[in-house]
Amino acid sequence: MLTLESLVLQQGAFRLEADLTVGAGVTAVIGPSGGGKSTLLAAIGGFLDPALGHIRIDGRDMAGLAPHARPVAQLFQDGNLFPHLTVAQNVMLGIAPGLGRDPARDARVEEVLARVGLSGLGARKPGALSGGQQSRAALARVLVQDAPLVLLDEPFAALGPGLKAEMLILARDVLAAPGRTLLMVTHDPGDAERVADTVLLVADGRVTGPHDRAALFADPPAALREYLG
Ligand SMILES: Nc1ncnc2c1ncn2[C@@H]1O[C@H](COP(=O)(O)OP(=O)(O)OP(=O)(O)O)[C@@H](O)[C@H]1O
Repeated sequence: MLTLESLVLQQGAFRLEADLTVGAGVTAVIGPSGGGKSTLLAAIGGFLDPALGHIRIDGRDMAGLAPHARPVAQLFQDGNLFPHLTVAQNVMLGIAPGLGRDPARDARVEEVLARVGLSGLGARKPGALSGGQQSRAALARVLVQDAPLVLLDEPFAALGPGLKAEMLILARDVLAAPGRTLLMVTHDPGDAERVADTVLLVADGRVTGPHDRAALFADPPAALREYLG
């Protein structure tokens, strides 16, 4: 569960306010370009300190916690796999950066690779995988972290439309876990319609929601109508 409590974020002259709680499931974050989606994710991830208010994850205040100390896993557009490491080593970084191998960790890596459809490919380097397989490996690295909050920032935008849709559904299916919140920034309302339960709308200096996805698209408020054209 993510709570944004009387939150005010400031970047230069830009100001964004939020006061809401997002529960378990997939919540899409949509809104016009420059509306503040990246600013919001940066603050939740610990890369931008709030000007006012609090960010809580499962009730715990994140104030003063560096990004690596937060119970947050993140998946960005290009997946950020290390090309000189094998797929298994890339996934291992999600569990224990800097720690060596042990049988329990190896088994856990193999288990998440199987869940994303990469059984037996752990010894390959990312360069020897297709684009879709690289996305699966990046997804495995997020999955293995077992974080209560997952931030997905346009994670599969570089893939073609069919593969993107397939990967979004895979991400939803493998990451969904009791109590886990997935926040997914997208520029494509179709992504939100495909996988999200609820929607946060980031526009006009304010984050609103969570809105029920179906109800929101059936009767969009002015800010969303403008964005959807
Ligand atoms: N470091 C900064 N200093 C000043 N203003 C900034 C900074 N970073 C972002 N902004 C401004 O904050 C506003 C929100 O930007 P942000 O990148 O969060 O929007 P966005 O919704 O993610 O946009 P997009 O969909 O285009 O990626 C914009 O007006 C942007 O110019």
